[in-house]
Amino acid sequence: MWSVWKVCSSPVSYVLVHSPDLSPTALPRSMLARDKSLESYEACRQLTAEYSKTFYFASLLFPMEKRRAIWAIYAWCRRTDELVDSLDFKADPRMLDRWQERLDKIFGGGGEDVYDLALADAVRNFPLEIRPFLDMIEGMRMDLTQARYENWEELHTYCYRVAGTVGLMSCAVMGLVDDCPEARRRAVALGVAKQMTNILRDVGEDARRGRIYLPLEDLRKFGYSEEDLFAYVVDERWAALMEFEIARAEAIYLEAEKGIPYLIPDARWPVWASLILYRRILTKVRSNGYQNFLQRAYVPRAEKFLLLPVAWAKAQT
Ligand SMILES: CC(C)=CCC/C(C)=C/CC/C(C)=C/CC/C(C)=C/[C@@H]1[C@@H](COP(=O)(O)OP(=O)(O)O)[C@]1(C)CC/C=C(\C)CC/C=C(\C)CCC=C(C)C
Ligand SMILES: Nc1ncnc2c1ncn2[C@@H]1O[C@H](COP(=O)(O)OP(=O)(O)OP(=O)(O)O)[C@@H](O)[C@H]1O
Ligand SMILES: [Mn+2]
Repeated sequence: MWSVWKVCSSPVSYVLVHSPDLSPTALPRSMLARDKSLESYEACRQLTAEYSKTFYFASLLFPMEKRRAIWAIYAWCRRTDELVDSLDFKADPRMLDRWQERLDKIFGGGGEDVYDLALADAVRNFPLEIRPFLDMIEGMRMDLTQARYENWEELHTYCYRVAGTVGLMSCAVMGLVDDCPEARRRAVALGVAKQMTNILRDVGEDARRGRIYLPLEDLRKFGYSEEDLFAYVVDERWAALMEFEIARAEAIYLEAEKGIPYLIPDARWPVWASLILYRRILTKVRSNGYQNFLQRAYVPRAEKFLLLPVAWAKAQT
């Protein structure tokens, strides 16, 4: 019966075949005790599941070895992000120097806790390069010194560092049929498009932390001031500004889509799924009437499930 489902590789059969992984503990305790690295991956799985519904959901569509490596990368990225979020503005940047030294240790095969060890194992199993990890730390450093971005070029640098880098890390795990500059550029584009989506979703949250991640020159273009933003003014100027940024993000998603055929086939469905689900947040910002200061745009769970077959169909073409 199971093999029949396996032969028929549709989204429904996939979810059924892999359904044990949707249980609260994906790996049996006996296995965890036997293999230290499995225990480490299990910790990363739990962290991913706790922090991101979208990425956890998409990660379940990968074969097991890639899935685990993605959890390890997610855990490292999430902890890097949390480290900076927990620091005050202009906090001691030496925290990040220390985090960077720890990264060197991971790439040397060691680590200080289970999450580090999982990533060290992933580094052994996949051709991960240290550069994107270092660039992400640089992106987090920007958050300690900068709370405004003058233009798109500046913001793009930030988006590459904190999110485009994830695209490069992911490619090393997922595998490219042709590892060419275009494929890498498009992988970076997907990270940048998601970061722009994240910025548009979280404008209010960022404002409460005194931050504006929208290019100031764009605010000026629409006659919308920083004071308007901190007063949560939603009017036709704000709507026009939001539409402008949404269009920019959507154009980058289109560039990224063209990179998916460069991925090894078993990675295409999860990447399409994560692209479609995350891009959908933009539609929600719009349908919320651009009320993104106090209202969080999100894709309900049922809708996420309904979009899975759409992603699967895209991945077959
Ligand atoms: C497909 C898949 C499952 C990908 C990998 C998941 C992964 C390792 C994600 C790490 C994300 C992370 C914690 C990054 C730290 C910085 C940060 C927070 C970036 C933002 C992510 C969104 O997180 P969230 O909405 O939870 O944010 P909050 O903290 O809750 O506000 C980002 C928007 C960046 C995400 C970027 C990616 C997942 C890169 C996508 C690119 C690819 C998978 C490459 C595909 C390849 C080709 C050739 C197209
Ligand atoms: N364990 C946690 N501790 C602190 N914050 C969390 C935790 N889990 C989730 N969050 C945060 O709670 C908020 C609610 O998240 P939301 O409902 O949008 O889902 P999500 O898991 O963040 O999905 P997505 O992957 O699409 O970002 C987010 O800001 C998320 O980062
Ligand atoms: Mn989140």
